[in-house]
Amino acid sequence: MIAELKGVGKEYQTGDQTIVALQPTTLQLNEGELLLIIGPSGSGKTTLLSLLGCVIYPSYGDLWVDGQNVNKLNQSELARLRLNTIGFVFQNFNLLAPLTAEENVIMPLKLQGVNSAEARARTEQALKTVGMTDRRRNLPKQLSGGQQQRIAIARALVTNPRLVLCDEPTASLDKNSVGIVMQELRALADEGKSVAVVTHDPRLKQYAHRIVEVDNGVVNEVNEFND
Ligand SMILES: Nc1ncnc2c1ncn2[C@@H]1O[C@H](COP(=O)(O)OP(=O)(O)OP(=O)(O)O)[C@@H](O)[C@H]1O
Repeated sequence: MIAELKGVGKEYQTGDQTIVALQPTTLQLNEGELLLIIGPSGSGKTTLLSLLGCVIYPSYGDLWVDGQNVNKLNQSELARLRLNTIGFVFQNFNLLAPLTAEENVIMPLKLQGVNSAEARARTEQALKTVGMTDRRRNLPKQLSGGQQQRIAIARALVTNPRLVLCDEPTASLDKNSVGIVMQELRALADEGKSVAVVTHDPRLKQYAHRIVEVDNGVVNEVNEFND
C-alpha cells in the first residue's frame, strides 16, 4: 500500500462559512493500480488528490503516504516527501516554456541533487519510456498537446516515484492523444506504480483498475465500469 486515508476529512473556512470539501473518507491506494477519481464539478476530487499528493493537510483523520503520517510532518518534510515519492501530471502540462523537453524532464533530478551523468541517463530512459527521445531538443511550444503531456509524464517519472497523481491529464487533448497518454499511465500502473487520475471524462474508465466517485464530498467505490 502506498497511501491510506483513515477517516480523513477536509474543511475550508471562508469568512464565517465552513465549506466541507471532503467528508470523512477511508480509502487505500495500492501498488500496481490505476485509480480513477470521477464526479461532478466541485464534488471534492481535487481535494482528494491534493491530500494524496501531500499538498494540503487533512482537517481531521489520519493520512499515510509512503509509510509516513502526513499529519505529523512539517512543510519542509512534506516537500521532501513530494519530491521523492510523488510525480504530478496536470491538465496544462506545466512545462517551463524556455526549457527544452529534456531540460524540463531533468529538472526534478537537479532539485534532488542527482549527479549529472546519472541524471542524463535517467532522463534519457524517461524520454524513451514515453516515446519522445527524438523530440528532446524541442521547446514545449514546438510540440503538440499530446506530446507535451508525454514530456510532463516523463518529468513525473524521472525520479522513479511510487505514486503518480494526475489532475485532468487528458482534458486538453484530442481523442488520439487521450489514448496514448492513458495507455502510458496504465502501463506505469501495470509495472507496479500507483497511479491516481482525476477526470470528468467517462471514456477513461476503460483504463482503470479501480474507480471511485466523489459526490458532494462523499467518496464511493464504483463497481460498475459502464455508464
Ligand atoms: N482553498 C479553498 N478554499 C475554500 N473552498 C475551497 C478551496 N478549495 C476547494 N474549495 C471548495 O471545496 C469544494 C470541493 O472542491 P474541489 O476543487 O475539490 O472539487 P472538484 O471535484 O475537483 O471540482 P472540479 O471538477 O470543478 O475541479 C468546492 O466547493 C470548492 O469550492
